[in-house]
Amino acid sequence: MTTERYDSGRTNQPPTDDGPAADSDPAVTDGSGVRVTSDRAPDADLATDGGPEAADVTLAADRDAASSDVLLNASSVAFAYGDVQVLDDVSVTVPAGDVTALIGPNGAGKTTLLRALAGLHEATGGTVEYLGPDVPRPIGYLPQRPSFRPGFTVVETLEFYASLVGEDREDVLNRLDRVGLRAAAERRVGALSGGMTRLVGIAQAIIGDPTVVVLDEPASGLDPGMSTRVFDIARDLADRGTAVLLTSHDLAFVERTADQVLLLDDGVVTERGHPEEILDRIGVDTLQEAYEASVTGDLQQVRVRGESA
Ligand SMILES: Nc1ncnc2c1ncn2[C@@H]1O[C@H](COP(=O)(O)OP(=O)(O)OP(=O)(O)O)[C@@H](O)[C@H]1O
Repeated sequence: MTTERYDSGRTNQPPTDDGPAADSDPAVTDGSGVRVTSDRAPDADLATDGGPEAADVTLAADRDAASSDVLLNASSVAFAYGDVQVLDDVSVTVPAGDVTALIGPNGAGKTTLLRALAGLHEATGGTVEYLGPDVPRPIGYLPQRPSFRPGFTVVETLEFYASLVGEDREDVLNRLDRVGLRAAAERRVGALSGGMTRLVGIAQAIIGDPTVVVLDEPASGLDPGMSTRVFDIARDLADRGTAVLLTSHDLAFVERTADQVLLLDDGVVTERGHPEEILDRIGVDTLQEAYEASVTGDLQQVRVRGESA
């Protein structure tokens, strides 16, 4: 395999203070270095901070043709916040055409793993590879807590992101239709409800038709109808060939939507497979029961790794 390195952090300039990009969008403000073996800097296309710690990215060529429909490959990934180890030896493949769902208790490491897979922070061990095509936006990402600068309207906010990948207002309005938020197009993002803000975040994540869409708790805080819609969007994206990777605590939706489920427990993958495989293996009828049978420790106490700050 030949590799080439380039500094991805400056491939797109960050939004200015006057711009409508999310204040807390990790793709904008994350200051960590990112080192991903990749065709492109994941999501750097939309908004990296371009700052002094911007990512080094390894450009991989001559990839193994046999793994061509695996778009993300994480191998033995470890991650520590300082000396607190959060992920241990996690290997995941994220194929095109599948919904891959990460489930697990609060604090198990799901967001940490998603961010490593999306190239938003560098794993402290192992490797993460993007194996997909060289497209304007390889990875779209919905953070767990999306937020946008409050003074701009929904459509202005999304037009900013769209402009980075050659899309226009019409494309933005179509995305808003897709997530069921067209009626709020002219509303200022600071005046949106929590669920509406998440839907703007989902619209943002799918701008430019990324080959991989990473959604951190996309249905959190949504009403039942909108949760159904969001999981249907995930399914539809996958059916059109996108690799969708999401986390959710809504196990009924995960069970009926996902092609591959990984149960992350205390930083380690303890179950994986199609939901039906997992149910058969454990001998239960629902993913909820599988979860309850598999998760170690007290289900009603959050396990906290490391010292409390
Ligand atoms: N920036 C940080 N600095 C230090 N520790 C962190 C940081 N972010 C997360 N952690 C810790 O890492 C662990 C995993 O957190 P993470 O957010 O990945 O869990 P999660 O599985 O996504 O949880 P939830 O389901 O509650 O969203 C937790 O113990 C958390 O306190």
